[in-house]
Amino acid sequence: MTMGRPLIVTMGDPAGVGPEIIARAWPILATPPGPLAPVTPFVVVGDADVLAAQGQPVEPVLGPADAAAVFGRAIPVLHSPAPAPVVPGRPDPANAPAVADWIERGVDLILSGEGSGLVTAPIAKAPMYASGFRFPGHTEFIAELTIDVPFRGTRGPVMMLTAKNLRACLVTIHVPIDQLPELVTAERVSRVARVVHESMKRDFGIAAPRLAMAALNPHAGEGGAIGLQEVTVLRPAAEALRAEGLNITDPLPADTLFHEEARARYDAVVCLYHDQALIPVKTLDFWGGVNATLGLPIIRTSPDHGTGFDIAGKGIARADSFIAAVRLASEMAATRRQR
Ligand SMILES: NC(=O)C1=CN([C@@H]2O[C@H](COP(=O)(O)OP(=O)(O)OC[C@H]3O[C@@H](n4cnc5c(N)ncnc54)[C@H](O)[C@@H]3O)[C@@H](O)[C@H]2O)C=CC1
Ligand SMILES: NCC(=O)COP(=O)(O)O
Repeated sequence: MTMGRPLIVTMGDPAGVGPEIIARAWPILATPPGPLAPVTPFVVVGDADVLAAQGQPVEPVLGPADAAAVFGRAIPVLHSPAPAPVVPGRPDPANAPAVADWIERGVDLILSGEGSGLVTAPIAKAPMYASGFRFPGHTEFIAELTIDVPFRGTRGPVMMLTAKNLRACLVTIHVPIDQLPELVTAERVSRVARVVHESMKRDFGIAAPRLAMAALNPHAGEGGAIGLQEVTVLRPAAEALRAEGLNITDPLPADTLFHEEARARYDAVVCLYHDQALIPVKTLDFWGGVNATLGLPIIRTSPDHGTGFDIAGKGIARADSFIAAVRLASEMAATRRQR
């Protein structure tokens, strides 16, 4: 097993599937079957009692440095109790401040050099908002927590969803669809493309990244007949990016951008809105997709699914996406370290 700094896993909403998928993933990651390479050990930041209720051995530790020695026999936990009783499937806003604290502590442990990357189990947005959490999600919260940390390159955050050989990166994230025409600006598209280009090199080891750009309108606007953004915003942005040295396409019709042969032509695709990226990713691999945040001083990944309150506590939540998130964080951290 690889020793060194562990990954930090945050428990997410304790009433969701987070504790369950962490517990289900642990034996698979601690003792990988067949030819799979062992991953970096992880330590969980969250409520040790909630985790212990999932039926796997759990061992409180004092710090991430103790994780590697424990990981082979139990799930190492930096115990921080949820203040309100945890009932699977019933999120309680009273626990939301602790959920936010776990994320903050996770980020701190990486910034202090004790952890190598962050893997976040899902949080539910509504109970977080109800308790005063002012960020749309992890992505923006973690960006804020790392804003003063020096970072060489174009700063994100950029949300990337990945499954199989598709890496889909978002220009806008959780915004109403009727705001897209104002939000899809050349400045935003260009910044995201630069972050993705640099991250493909830094975090994925791709020396000469090939990027595709998705169009906003059907048929990429059909020369302006069904929408002008391709003519006025996207193509000029693509031309300027190419002049900077990026290998990026003009805006391409999104309906023919995600099939197998199309995907082979690029390393990452710049998508303009949430569902444009997430529908292909989740269709390609609903169980194994991963959400990663690009352009930050730390590595952060997450399963691509949410809190699954409808199934939490029933023992049926699948851990595939969480396992893929741990593996990806481990690989990204190793690639970034080598550069
Ligand atoms: N990274 C994060 O923290 C994310 C958080 N969310 C949040 O999760 C909450 C619920 O969102 P939904 O749209 O209902 O999406 P969801 O992903 O929680 O659930 C969608 C469907 O997938 C199933 N599902 C989810 N995880 C599963 C697993 N591990 N194994 C088997 N089945 C699974 C659920 O039972 C449900 O039928 C929302 O508050 C949303 O904001 C959603 C996506 C990511
Ligand atoms: N739909 C993806 C999602 O909600 C993830 O958000 P975040 O918590 O990773 O920012």
